[in-house]
Amino acid sequence: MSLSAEIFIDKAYIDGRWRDAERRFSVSNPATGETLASVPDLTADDARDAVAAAEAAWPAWRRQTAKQRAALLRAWFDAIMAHQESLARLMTLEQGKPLAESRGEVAYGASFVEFYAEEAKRMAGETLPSHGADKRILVFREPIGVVAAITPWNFPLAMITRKCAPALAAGCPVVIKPAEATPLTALALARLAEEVGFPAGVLNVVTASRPAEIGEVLTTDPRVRKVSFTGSTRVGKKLLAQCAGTVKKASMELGGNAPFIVFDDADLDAAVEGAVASKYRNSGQTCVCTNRLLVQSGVYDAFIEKLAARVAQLKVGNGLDDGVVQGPLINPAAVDKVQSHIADALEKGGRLVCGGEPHALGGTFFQPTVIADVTEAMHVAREETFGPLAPVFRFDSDEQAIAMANATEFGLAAYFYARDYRRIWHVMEGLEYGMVAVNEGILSTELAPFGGVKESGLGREGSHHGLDEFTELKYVCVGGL
Ligand SMILES: NC(=O)C1=CN([C@@H]2O[C@H](COP(=O)(O)OP(=O)(O)OC[C@H]3O[C@@H](n4cnc5c(N)ncnc54)[C@H](O)[C@@H]3O)[C@@H](O)[C@H]2O)C=CC1
Ligand SMILES: O=C(O)[C@H](O)CS(=O)(=O)O
Repeated sequence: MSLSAEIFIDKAYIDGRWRDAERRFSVSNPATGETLASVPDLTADDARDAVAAAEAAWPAWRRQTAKQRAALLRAWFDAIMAHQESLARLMTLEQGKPLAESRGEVAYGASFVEFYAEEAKRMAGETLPSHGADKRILVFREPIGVVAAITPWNFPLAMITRKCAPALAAGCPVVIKPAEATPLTALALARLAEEVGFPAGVLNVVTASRPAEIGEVLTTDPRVRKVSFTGSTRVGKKLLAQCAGTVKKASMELGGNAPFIVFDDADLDAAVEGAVASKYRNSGQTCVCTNRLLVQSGVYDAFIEKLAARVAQLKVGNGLDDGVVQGPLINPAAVDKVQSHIADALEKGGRLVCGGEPHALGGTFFQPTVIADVTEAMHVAREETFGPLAPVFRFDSDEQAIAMANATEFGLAAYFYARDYRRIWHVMEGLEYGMVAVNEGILSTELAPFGGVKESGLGREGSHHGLDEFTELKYVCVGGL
């Protein structure tokens, strides 16, 4: 079967069957506003059907050997990569990111499937020194059970595979609720999973325009034992509270407020490249995007000049067009947030260096923007912009930079550029973040534990740590020996 970006899958996927519904909702292309397709607008009852299907599929799925689960995951990886171009085009159509970024996301998302196909065979238990000659201690690692995955629109494929691959590898069935803005990529993934032979009920996709109704089921149904969420901290807190009633294990990948610190001994050209990569990836719509640039006084003007020259080269347009590196924002509300942050900063003394306005293309296209002389009195100091705005703060001492960087309730990703090794160790250890990049602007890989501290979330995704999120330990004490 070949997946074509022009042939959209327009049914949800529950218990190995494609499900339609009378009520449907439309999916549009953020670059043009055109309607791409419509998908079923499922209800709480449909969500309960998906949970029931997952629970029914679980015993057989967990009885499969690790090698059998690994083989299916590997086949899914191969299918995803075989359809990289179709999936990338589909993603650009429904989310807006440039085609090159979409291709990159397909490979990034597939890398989690490949990695956990391998990790499945390493889900080991252990024996421990016992507390008596007549006793033995056994520790088993077991699949936690039915997993609910609620995923965002900004990485329509990778955020699904980053959750489902370890869950499936561990022996757990999954119910996916993708973002209402980007369900088509999720359904294409389900089609490929069906194609390679995942058993009915092991992977389910519930499409809905009213997420709260579906979320209520997924966070309160006792048959669901794990909720894995990526999205806003606001929604994450709500879901976490809803999980409390049945004491569900929860992973939360939430919002960020990433500092990007440039010290006076940094390689400024490398720092500019890193800042552009970190700030403007997906038009600034990632949770690990730089949200604040902190630049030491001695290099402040030089850095601003270099950054502005580089930002001016960024081509804005439809992600399907050659050379475009900045697509549209996901919706008008995203544009409003960027504009409110710009207006507030300029009103409070910020200096517009470049951009600052909606793009001449109209719609939700926005000019990549740099504002200098930004201070902690401005909203951008505390709020995640989630758009192509680079606010540049100034600092003098290393201690001041660390304090400014940590002055937030978030703690997901932080970046800094420096060359003195004592400074690097001092700053790396002083930053209160789940992830720190030193002289790098992009840190995401399936090989490392991705996640935040404070109000940026709970748990880790990727690396062998990512498998732990979907397993429980069972301690067995064997006595009378
Ligand atoms: N940490 C991360 O990776 C991400 C963070 N964000 C943050 O979220 C903000 C808004 O982006 P959105 O995609 O709108 O995030 P969101 O948090 O509103 O939505 C994320 C997912 O949660 C679902 N959802 C929303 N309300 C829900 C509810 N009451 N019950 C169950 N599910 C619910 C949505 O349908 C979507 O699937 C961004 O401005 C950014 O701050 C967004 C995407 C990724
Ligand atoms: O949700 C996001 O923004 C992603 O987690 C960022 S990344 O992992 O693709 O870098």
